[in-house]
Amino acid sequence: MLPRLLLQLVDEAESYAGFWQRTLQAIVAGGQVEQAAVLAADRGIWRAIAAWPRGQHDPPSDLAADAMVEERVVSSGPWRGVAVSADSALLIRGGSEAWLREHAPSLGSAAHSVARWEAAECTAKRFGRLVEINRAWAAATGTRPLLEAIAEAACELFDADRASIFLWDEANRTLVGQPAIGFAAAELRLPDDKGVVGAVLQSGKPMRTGPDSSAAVDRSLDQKTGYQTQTLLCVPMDAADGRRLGVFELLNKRGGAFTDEDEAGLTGLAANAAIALANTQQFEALLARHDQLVDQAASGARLLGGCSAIESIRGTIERVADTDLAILILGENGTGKEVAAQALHYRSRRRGGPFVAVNCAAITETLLESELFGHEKGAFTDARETRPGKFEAASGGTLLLDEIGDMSLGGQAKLLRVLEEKVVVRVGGSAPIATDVRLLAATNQNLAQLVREKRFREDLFYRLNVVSIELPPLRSRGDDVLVLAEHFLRGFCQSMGRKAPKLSADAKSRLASHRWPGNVRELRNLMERVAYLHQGPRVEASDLAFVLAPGKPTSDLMDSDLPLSSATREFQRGYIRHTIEGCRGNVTDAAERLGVHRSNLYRKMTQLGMAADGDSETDDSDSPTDTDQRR
Ligand SMILES: Nc1ncnc2c1ncn2[C@@H]1O[C@H](COP(=O)(O)OP(=O)(O)OP(=O)(O)O)[C@@H](O)[C@H]1O
Repeated sequence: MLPRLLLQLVDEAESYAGFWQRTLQAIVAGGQVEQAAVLAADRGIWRAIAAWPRGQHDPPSDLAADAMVEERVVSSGPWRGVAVSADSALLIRGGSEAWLREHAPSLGSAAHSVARWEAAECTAKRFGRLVEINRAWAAATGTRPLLEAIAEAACELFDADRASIFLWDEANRTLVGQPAIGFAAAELRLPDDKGVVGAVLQSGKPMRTGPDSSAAVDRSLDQKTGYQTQTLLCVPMDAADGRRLGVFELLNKRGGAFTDEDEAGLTGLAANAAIALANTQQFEALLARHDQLVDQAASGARLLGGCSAIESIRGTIERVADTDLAILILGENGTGKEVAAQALHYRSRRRGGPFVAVNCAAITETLLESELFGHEKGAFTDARETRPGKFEAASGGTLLLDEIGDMSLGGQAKLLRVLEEKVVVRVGGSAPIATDVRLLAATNQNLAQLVREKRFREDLFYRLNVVSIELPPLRSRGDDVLVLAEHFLRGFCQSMGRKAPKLSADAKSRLASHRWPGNVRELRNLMERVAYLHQGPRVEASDLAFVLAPGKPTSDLMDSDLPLSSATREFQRGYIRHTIEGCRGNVTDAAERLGVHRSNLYRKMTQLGMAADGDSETDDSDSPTDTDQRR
């Protein structure tokens, strides 16, 4: 055969078998040989990888075997054969021994370079595919789709009919078979020491069975699945820390048996799959934990109360929560504006994202911009690091701008620009950063009045006030005071692991008649103190130590409808309590400050129902001194 023709055949070869096929055709066309074939041995079985012309006499495989052993040209009848590689022999029919001796070396080395090129290309292809597969696996967010992707990739890479991953449920000594490609059943459960999968799991060593060595295959599995296993390759699947996660199994290689390269390749793939699986399982666990925390936070963001105003607000929240409408939440301090904002967030599709609240009144004008929009490193003297602002922190979630009425006009202008352009630029930066935030604003001020006084921008007011929710003060919520009081008392007692005391009728009417200048926050704080300081099973009116606003012990009395005598009595009680609290519970100091003798102060307190002796408003178990010290 001409060297030029051989070079051309090597150059044009698309595969090892293809090279031999075209070369054998050229040899027969040359006229010196009637028939030619190349036989290769795969674990003792000889198969023709190329033959020409096809369908004539069967090439004798024992001659091929002889050629491998003899390492010279051997003959049998019209056939001659010679080894052309470590596992294949060229057989010719009707040609001379001399011809074969002359041409076999150049044919063998040409075939060798095609085989090397094919192996290198196959490795490169596999590597490229592995990179793609790893990328896809890294993006998987669920175990089931990941296992399906792994099985699919394995079938494709190793030309297998089916692939299964058996995860080890060590506690139950079971292997749980996850999806097999081409196999519809959801899950297979097997004892962890049975069949090939059990043996590989226990030994940690790969196993292969060919068509003639499949005795080890657990046929009961085939009976279960209705599948006929011909060839099988199974490798252990270990996590990066050495933990055995299970085994990886391929079934029925198309066109032959699984090879050494397949075994090495699947072992590598199993290691990658184990990492992807561990990551996905960790991701799923974190996701479940995250969902649990969101549910927990959502259950804490409930606007309690049954009065009609609160019912109607709850209805509005349900209707507008899942829109991205801007909502202005109005109401006095402590009426639950932040609770309403959280309720809107946790009922929206953004509930899995962050809820960020910014108190605009607590930030100076110079810092407001950097707080909301972030800053780049070096933007100002204290900007030692680049820091994202609250808009970025709330991305995908909800941003509550609390006390918006306190924002400076300069701050309002910057906020308006961000709302219109939907991008923020960090202080000292120039790149616009897209925002995906639902904006809520809250204030205890009359914003419309501020607009009239030109202290709040009208355009911003309309942008923020697409829908408004106004929380009523607690004093106008009727029985909700008691509903909330009992709710808070129960909650605090529960967290302390004690049974909540009951509110006496007097205590209830005392709560109902209070003016609640601090609204729900004041009620919550009062119930917290009761839960921590009160010992008995019943809370009496005298146990309710209302904290009067500092410096304004009469503020709630002024709005009350009490007769003068009751108001005077209430004032004295409040003033004495206020003074004692100001002296950290020290009655001697309080008496001195009030300009009375200590014993006279005790007497006065007894008269006002603040002492122990026989007064219905006091807790029978307490002496005045005890009560004072606990408060
Ligand atoms: N309807 C309600 N149901 C349950 N808890 C409430 C309710 N209203 C208020 N609270 C509780 O009262 C406290 C004050 O509520 P919140 O902070 O929402 O009020 P606010 O109006 O935003 O106050 P501020 O104006 O001072 O910012 C919180 O502890 C909150 O949990």
